[in-house]
Amino acid sequence: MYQVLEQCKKGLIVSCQALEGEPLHSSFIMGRMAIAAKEGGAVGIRANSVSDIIEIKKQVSLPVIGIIKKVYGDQPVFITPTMQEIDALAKTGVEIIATDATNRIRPDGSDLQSFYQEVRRRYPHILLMADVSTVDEAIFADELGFDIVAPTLYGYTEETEGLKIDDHGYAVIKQIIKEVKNAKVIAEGNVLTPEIARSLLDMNVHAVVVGGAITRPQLITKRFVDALQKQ
Ligand SMILES: CC(=O)N[C@H](C=O)[C@@H](O)[C@H](O)[C@H](O)COP(=O)(O)O
Repeated sequence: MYQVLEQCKKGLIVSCQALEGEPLHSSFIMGRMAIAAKEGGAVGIRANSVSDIIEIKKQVSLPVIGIIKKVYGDQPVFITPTMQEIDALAKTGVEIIATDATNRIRPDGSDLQSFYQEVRRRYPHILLMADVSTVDEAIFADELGFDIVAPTLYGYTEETEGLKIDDHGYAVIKQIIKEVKNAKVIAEGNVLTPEIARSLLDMNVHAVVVGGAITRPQLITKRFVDALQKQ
């Protein structure tokens, strides 16, 4: 399985996601997005939901980081929150499963450590990616034994709301790279330009994940419109 990590080294992973309510919400379209990503040179795909993953795997032979976004009531943890989503992802044959690895309690009441241990026990052959929001969470995920750590949730928790990966001279990702000892650090979240992606790679991240800037045309359009309307 470590071959997959080698395959992704220094490359671009494209996140092909469109949730219910988004204009491109469709497994067919996500499959096409994955083909486009591959044509452009992507080394991997990140995808949400069993049906999107199955379609993407039919269309391209790239390694897939699978997630299932599921909101349980008023619980804040929504990226692959429980064992139910892990089991469903494992059946799709994804090479990597990503899960929320913040310090928040999960919807089933478990904490990250017990959840991680159970996932590892059930699926020792699948690489595990920790989606974190702080440096401390990155360190903890690394100590637990996650294969990959990424600041995916930086900017998306109460503590970090609105922050972006390139804020303060990339301070958070730089610190994560410095502190994480064993896991591969992947940059993810608000990588909006090729220049930001390049800067991150130069900081020695293992790979870069880009989503919205490639696969969410409504956001790309809005950035252009906002620029045109700026006084
Ligand atoms: C916070 C959250 O829900 N992040 C999700 C995680 O899978 C996706 O919606 C993002 O598109 C992905 O992380 C890539 O980031 P960006 O689209 O900013 O390049």
